[in-house]
Amino acid sequence: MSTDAGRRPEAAWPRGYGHLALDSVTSTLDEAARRLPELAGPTWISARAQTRARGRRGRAWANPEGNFAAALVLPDPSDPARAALRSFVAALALFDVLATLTGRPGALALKWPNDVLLNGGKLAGILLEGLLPSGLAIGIGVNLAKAPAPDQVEPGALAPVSLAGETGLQVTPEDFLETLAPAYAAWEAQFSSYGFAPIRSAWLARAARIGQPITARLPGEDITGTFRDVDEDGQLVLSTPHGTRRIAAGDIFF
Ligand SMILES: O=C(O)CCCC[C@@H]1SC[C@@H]2NC(=O)N[C@@H]21
Repeated sequence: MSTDAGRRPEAAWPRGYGHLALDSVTSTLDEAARRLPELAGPTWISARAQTRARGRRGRAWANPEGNFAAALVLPDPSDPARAALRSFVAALALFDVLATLTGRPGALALKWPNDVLLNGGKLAGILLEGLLPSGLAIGIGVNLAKAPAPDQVEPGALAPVSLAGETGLQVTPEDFLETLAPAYAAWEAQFSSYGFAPIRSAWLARAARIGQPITARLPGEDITGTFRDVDEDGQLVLSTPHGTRRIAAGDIFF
């Protein structure tokens, strides 16, 4: 941390996790796929710059200097069918780190499926990719220093915000990872030991717009309803005038 404000108590690097710190790459997710055969266990791949970072649903992800960009590679995740639920695990770890840094958990919220909001704007995004022959990469981008211009996001999407812009905190990507890695490992231990149930409850306790009307945009269909729940498979549960809808993938608009 380059200021005392927002300093997090030192947390040790988690046992069993590796770290590759790279300079400029196309995408840390590309590096995850390329380097999988040489990785012996869970490994964070961080990069100072990404020239072709990607976001969800084929969108580009702006990665200005000073922002956090990393992919956590899990070479052999347990229960591959439920591996994607780790997007909720990663979101909780991000929430914890940002709550401690800012001292303002009430200003943070989690947006289904896996965005982190600060003061109602998008601060961080998560993109999961499966790796062949077997593995999972959890790509995480956090606007620590700069937010992309609002015209770089799709119409109707939440405005991007940065940690520095909203709070004045100057946190380097290196220091951010030092706190994120143990936070992730702690939630991962919960997930491995007890399954999705504790993750789901913790996520719901931090969810944006629960009990309120939201719109889910699916290919060819917009569904508006009241945000009721996230089910045991991580699906969004909406109650609509036509009954309950469970949504596995889509974009949410408030
Ligand atoms: O669309 C989203 O909200 C997900 C954004 C994910 C961005 C991160 S930055 C690190 C990793 N590498 C990428 O190319 N994308 C993810």
